[in-house]
Order: sequence, then structure tokens, then C-alpha cells
Amino acid sequence: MYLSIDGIQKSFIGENKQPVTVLDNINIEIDKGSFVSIVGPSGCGKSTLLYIIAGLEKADQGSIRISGKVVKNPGPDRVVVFQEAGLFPWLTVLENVTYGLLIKKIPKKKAEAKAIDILKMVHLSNYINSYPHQLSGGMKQRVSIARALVMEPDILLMDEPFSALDEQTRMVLHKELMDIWKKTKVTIFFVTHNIREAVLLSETVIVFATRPGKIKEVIVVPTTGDGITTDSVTLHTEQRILAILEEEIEKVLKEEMGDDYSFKTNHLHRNDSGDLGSHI
Ligand SMILES: Nc1ncnc2c1ncn2[C@@H]1O[C@H](COP(=O)(O)OP(=O)(O)OP(=O)(O)O)[C@@H](O)[C@H]1O
Repeated sequence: MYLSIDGIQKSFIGENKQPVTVLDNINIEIDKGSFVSIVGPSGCGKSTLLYIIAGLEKADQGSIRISGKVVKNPGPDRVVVFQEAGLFPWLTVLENVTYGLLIKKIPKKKAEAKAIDILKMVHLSNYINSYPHQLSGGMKQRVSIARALVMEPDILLMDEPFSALDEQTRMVLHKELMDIWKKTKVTIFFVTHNIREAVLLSETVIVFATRPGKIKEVIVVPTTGDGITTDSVTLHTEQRILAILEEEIEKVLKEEMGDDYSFKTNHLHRNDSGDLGSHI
């Protein structure tokens, strides 16, 4: 197996100074070149797991292995794309994308040629000399994806990368990400609140239970022979995930709302975009 997440356990110190288990014995095996999404209620530990894979957070127990080798620290083989693009405002698009390569001592000409190629892939060729404040939110996020891809990572770790974008922009970026994935064969580990996004993009959706975060169900998104997911399959898979999550969200609301809890009489609604952001 390519990326092995093996027995990951993680606690943080909670408000009452006691350790709170956030991730409990997480085991996931991911094939090279696959696209895996994680969905789950807010606070179930999705981002924490992503940061542990990135080497930005340490697990209390368990290991992350890539091609059999244990990884503990950040490395160029794993690059994170965050919800906010986090670009350097004083650098142009091209300079933002070449930044990591120059730090790696790649000659400037070579770095720029590479960055221009990647910027073409995310359809930003006409904006290489623009500054971040001159770009829309979707364009900034494309720069952020280009900045990650230019490092040629083996694994792209995406933490709700499109959740701050409007629906139309999000749809365009979905298409671009699918094209990039097919072209580069990069392995993608994608955290999202948006069930439809997870179903549309990934081959496998891992549904997390919460408090502590555990794997509740692993759903392989059914596709036709040519890798296409039909609308009816998408809808059916979304509904299946929603049904699994409903129980988890109910658990969270009960804990948080106490006496005001009225979930049973006020059923969970998925909005037209499939986003459950405010609910989960
Ligand atoms: N550095 C930290 N110190 C203390 N507690 C933390 C820390 N990081 C995360 N937590 C807690 O761990 C739990 C899981 O957080 P995490 O961000 O991984 O969840 P999530 O599933 O990604 O949530 P969301 O979907 O809302 O982003 C939360 O209760 C959070 O408050």
C-alpha cells in the first residue's frame, strides 16, 4: 500500500485541562494516485489527521508510512493546500509560485519555466504578473494549488480548499482539479464539509464519526466503466452519506445544545450545493 495510516491516536488538552481524545485508532490504506475524501461532523479530527500526515502535527500513537517508510516531519513529498490561499501579498503570481523552488536552490530561469507551465494548467497564464489583491478568491486558490503542484508532491493534502468560494467558482475548480489529478496522477487526500464535492471528486469517501474521531464507514463511489459517476449514483451516494452523518450530527447537537436540543423535529437539510458546512 502506498500511504498507510496506521493506528493513529491523538489527544489534545481540553478546556477542563484533561486530555480529550480527538482521533481514536485511525487506520486507512491509500493507493498511489487515488483520490480520497474525508467528511465528518465539525471537530471530528479531519484537519488534525491531515496535519499529522503532513508532519505538521505529531500523533500520540501510530504511524504514517509512505511506500513503507515512516514519515514524522513535513517533507516535499506532501504539500498542503489550505482553505485560505495564504499567498505573499508583496509577490506577483509568478513569484509566489516560484518561491518554493528558489528556496530549493532551483535556478531562477528553470523555476520560472516550471511555474509558467503549472500556471497554464490552472488557467492563469494571463495573470502571472498580477499581485494577489488583483485576483478573485477562485484565482487566488488556483495560485495556491499551482504553488503546491510546482513542488511535484507525491501527495496533495487539501484542507477544505474550496469552502470559501462561491458555488460557480467551486464548480470550475472541481473540473480543474479533476483534470490536474488525471494529468499528474498525484495522490489526493481531501478534507471537506461538502458531501456532494466529496462524492463528485473522489473515488473513496471516508465518513468519520466524532468524539472521538473514528472511521464510521468507507464508501467507494460507484462509477461506470469509463470512470464517470452518473447523476443518480451521485445523488444516491450523497443521501447514503447524509444518512450516516445524521446520527453523528445529532450526537454533537445533543451535547452542545442540551435542553434546547430539537433535532428530531427539525431534520437536517442539505442545501442545493450539497454543503453541510453550517451543520457539520
Ligand atoms: N492545537 C490544538 N489544541 C487543542 N485542541 C485542538 C487543537 N487542534 C484541534 N483541536 C481540537 O481537536 C478537535 C478536532 O479538530 P479538527 O480541526 O481536527 O476537526 P475538524 O473535523 O477538521 O473540524 P472542522 O470540520 O470544524 O474544521 C476539535 O475539538 C478541536 O477543538
